[in-house]
Order: sequence, then structure tokens, then C-alpha cells
Amino acid sequence: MRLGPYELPNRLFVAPMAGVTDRPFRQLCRRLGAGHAVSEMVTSRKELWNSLKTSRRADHAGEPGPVAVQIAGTDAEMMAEAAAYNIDRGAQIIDINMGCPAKKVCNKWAGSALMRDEALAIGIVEAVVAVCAPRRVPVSLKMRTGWCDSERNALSIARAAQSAGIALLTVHGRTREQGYKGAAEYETIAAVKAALSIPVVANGDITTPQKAREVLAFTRADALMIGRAAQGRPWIFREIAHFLATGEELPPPPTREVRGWLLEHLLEHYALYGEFTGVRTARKHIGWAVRALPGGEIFRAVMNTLDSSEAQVAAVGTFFDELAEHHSLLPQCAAANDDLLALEA
Ligand SMILES: Cc1cc2nc3c(=O)[nH]c(=O)nc-3n(C[C@H](O)[C@H](O)[C@H](O)COP(=O)(O)O)c2cc1C
Repeated sequence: MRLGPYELPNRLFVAPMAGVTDRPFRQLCRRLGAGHAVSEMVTSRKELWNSLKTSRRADHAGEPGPVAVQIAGTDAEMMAEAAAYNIDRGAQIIDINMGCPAKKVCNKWAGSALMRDEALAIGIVEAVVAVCAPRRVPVSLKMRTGWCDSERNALSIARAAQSAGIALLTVHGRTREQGYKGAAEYETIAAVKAALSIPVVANGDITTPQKAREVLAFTRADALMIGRAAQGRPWIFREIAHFLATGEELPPPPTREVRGWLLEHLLEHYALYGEFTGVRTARKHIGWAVRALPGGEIFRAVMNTLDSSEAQVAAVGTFFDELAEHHSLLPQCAAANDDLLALEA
């Protein structure tokens, strides 16, 4: 599918998830079938641009393009500056965050809180497009269905944002008030898709290839975005791609291959974050990878006591070696996907 001047390899996107979708994770998802990845959000507050956290988030070394950087903020001029700053550092697509419900973001009237003030929201879109268009950088927008049940204004913002020049729109089928609770609804996404001529991406609770097919059919969206279901299961993208193309389910991946992907991911992760932070932040990725495997919960607890990368890598290697002795294919998850989603929200 096309996004501005770029032809994306497929219509399965990794959702931006702060603290999760760093470069190593995005690269892993892409390798395992995702056609597009949006980075974790970068603040529009200039004073934070040189912080270690922001510079790690702006690290795209070796990442296959187009590099999409998400920006968040509350002020049109600052957002335009943030867009220009990130383009100068390699961003090829700028994604505006109007979807994040986090308090840190919402208290500052950013993220999904912007949906409450349509004039401000569109002012931001216009200012960002004004900076990006001359540089031939497409702007995408990510939003929820509205602020709350009685203020479901996705359609009106979507129309205005399209007129303001965005190239693609993602809609997460929940209101800001819902956070991650309840189920995503797809009626609003279908209505937005029917009203717009630019590509629309459906997001929310897509956890299986079957669900992916249903959401595509119901919303008629051009693409799907997947977040939490890819945590610990980045091969979900190729599972979905295969199912959409053939109608058949792929068998689970070989346990040894999963071992290899996770260990490679860990090495990339330590390289980006360094030993101390890397070991600590890798724990969640390992936890997600093993949570639904036999012995996973016990391993997770043990692993949280290890504080060197060497010990972490050795423990993960041994865990998967032992698993592979009994299961050449990864044993299917015991926990239902819905439980996993609830767990991580
Ligand atoms: C840990 C976490 C961090 C997130 N961070 C962001 C973010 O930085 N920007 C954003 O637009 N959405 C963010 N989201 C929302 C996701 O992009 C996505 O819209 C949401 O998880 C619904 O999709 P899913 O059901 O496939 O997970 C985050 C979600 C999670 C779980």
C-alpha cells in the first residue's frame, strides 16, 4: 500500500507504544512481517530533545525506511518545530499523536486530550503539514474515536485533518475515557473510512489472524495496526499476512527459532540501552515472550532477580533449550489473548 511517496511492503503496522516500540523491537516486528512501524512518541518540548531518553527514541540507525516518528504536544508552533527537528534527523514520515490517554500526556493537553479541542487539534495538524509538505514528508495522524462516549468526534476531526493535508489516518476504536478497558468498537472506524479518501488504518484489540480479517472486512480499512498482541509475539504479523493471503493458519514457529529471535533482540536491546538500563528494560520483553509458555511464570520471577546481561542471556537460552527438547514448535499459549491484553493495559 502507498503512504505518500512510499510503497509499504504490506498493510500491517506495528503500533507506537512508548517504552516498547524502540528500534530493536520495531526491527524485529518488521523482520517478522510488519510492513510499517511508528516510533515511540517524541515530545515537542525542546528542552527535552537532548535528553538520553529522547535521543534513544530518535535513534533509527540501520532501520529500514520509511522512518516514521511520532510527535506529541499541545502547541502548534512547537509541534511544527518538533517535526522539522525530527526530519533533520532522518524522519521520513511524521505521525501526530492524538491517541495516547496517558495522564502525563493528557494533563498537558496533548495526546487524545487534543480531541476535545477541535480547533487546536486542527491548528496543530495544519502547522505540522506546513513544515512537512515542502520537505515532501507525509504527515499521518493517530487518534481515538473521541474523548468520551458522548463526545465521539473522530469523524469530524478526520474530515478536517484530511482537508488539512494528512496522508494517512489511524483510528483506535476506543474513546479516551475508556483507556484500554472494554472492547474496541469498529463502527466509528468504518464510518471514518467511508467518509475519507486517504488511507485509514484500523487499530484496537486485533489479536489473531481471524480477528484481523474480520476487522478488515467490517471497517473496509486500508491497513491494520497491532500493538499489545505483538508484545512477546512479534511473528503475529506474518501469521496475519499469511492468513489474509491464503485463508490458512501458519503453524506455531519452531521453538529454536523463537529462541534465536529473542536472543538477537536482547543483544540489540543491550546495545541501545547499555548494560544497567538494558538488563532492566529487557525484563518486560522476556516476560512477554515466556508468559504463556509452560514454566513461563516461574521463569519470569527468577529472571527478574538476574542483573547482568550475561546471566539474562544464559537463562533465556537455557529456558528455550529445555522447552525445545519437548516441543519442537512453540507450545500454544495457555492464556486467552483477551486476558493478555487486559494484563498489559
Ligand atoms: C504500553 C503502551 C504504550 C503506548 N504508547 C503509545 C504512544 O506513545 N503513542 C500512541 O499513539 N499510542 C500509544 N499506545 C496505544 C497503541 O498505539 C494502540 O493504539 C493501543 O494499544 C491499541 O492497540 P492494540 O489493542 O493493538 O494494543 C500505547 C499502548 C501501550 C499498551
